[in-house]
Amino acid sequence: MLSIEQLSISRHAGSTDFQVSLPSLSLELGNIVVLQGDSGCGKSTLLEMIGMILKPDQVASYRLSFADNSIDIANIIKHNQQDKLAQLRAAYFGFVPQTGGLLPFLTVKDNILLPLQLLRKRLDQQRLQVLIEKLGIAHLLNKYPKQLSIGERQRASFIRAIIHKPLLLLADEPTSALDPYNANLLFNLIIEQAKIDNIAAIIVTHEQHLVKQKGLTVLEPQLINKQKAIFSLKEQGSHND
Ligand SMILES: Nc1ncnc2c1ncn2[C@@H]1O[C@H](COP(=O)(O)OP(=O)(O)OP(=O)(O)O)[C@@H](O)[C@H]1O
Repeated sequence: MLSIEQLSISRHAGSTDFQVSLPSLSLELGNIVVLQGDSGCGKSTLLEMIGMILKPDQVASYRLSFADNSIDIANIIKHNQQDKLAQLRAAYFGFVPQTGGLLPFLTVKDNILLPLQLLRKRLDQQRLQVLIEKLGIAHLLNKYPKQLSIGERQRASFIRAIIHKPLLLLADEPTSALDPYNANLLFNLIIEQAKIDNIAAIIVTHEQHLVKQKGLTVLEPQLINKQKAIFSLKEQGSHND
């Protein structure tokens, strides 16, 4: 389970500051929450803060609990233990960045296998095969990222993000470059795979229709004076559309 209390950061844009905060979030492994909101409201900032890519100004509590373990991430952040944070990210987190984030000098297959190599974990060949087939990228495995469309890179990037069965998947608009058919396919697969592998997932998405169709929990910001975004769970039934 992921549990966070009072996580916040201030971003400095010229002479003004923009604060992004998350008062409270609890997310069970296998469950999904989506981040929605207007452009510039702080979705990527929040995701990067949760992913320990951006250092928060404040964090009262941040824990990742699984089996008999409970990792006090807030404590590691507060003590600025970068090595430990890097180890945690590699072992327990999976990222799908907005543009795919594949390494240009590795083939698609080597990109996908990289997390396992870094962790010295064995590849589950059958699982890889299933994922590759589901996402239709078998013919791209020996190509380099620059030979792929952005949408193809996003699909490969998703497999790379979950190949090591992380506890938490963080995806920043993973379907933004896909046509409706493939967006639907990838979105469904993310939800399905999170359940199968017991991964908690936080997904930034503008796919309102799919979010509604799947009845997913939404985290959205309340904007205060265009200077502060406070993210909280949207109450069921408060859809405007
Ligand atoms: N590197 C940065 N340094 C300073 N301010 C930044 C930086 N990146 C983003 N910001 C500011 O932080 C705020 C939130 O940006 P963020 O990228 O998190 O929004 P977003 O909701 O993900 O937007 P989009 O949907 O357009 O991707 C914006 O006001 C932006 O100008």
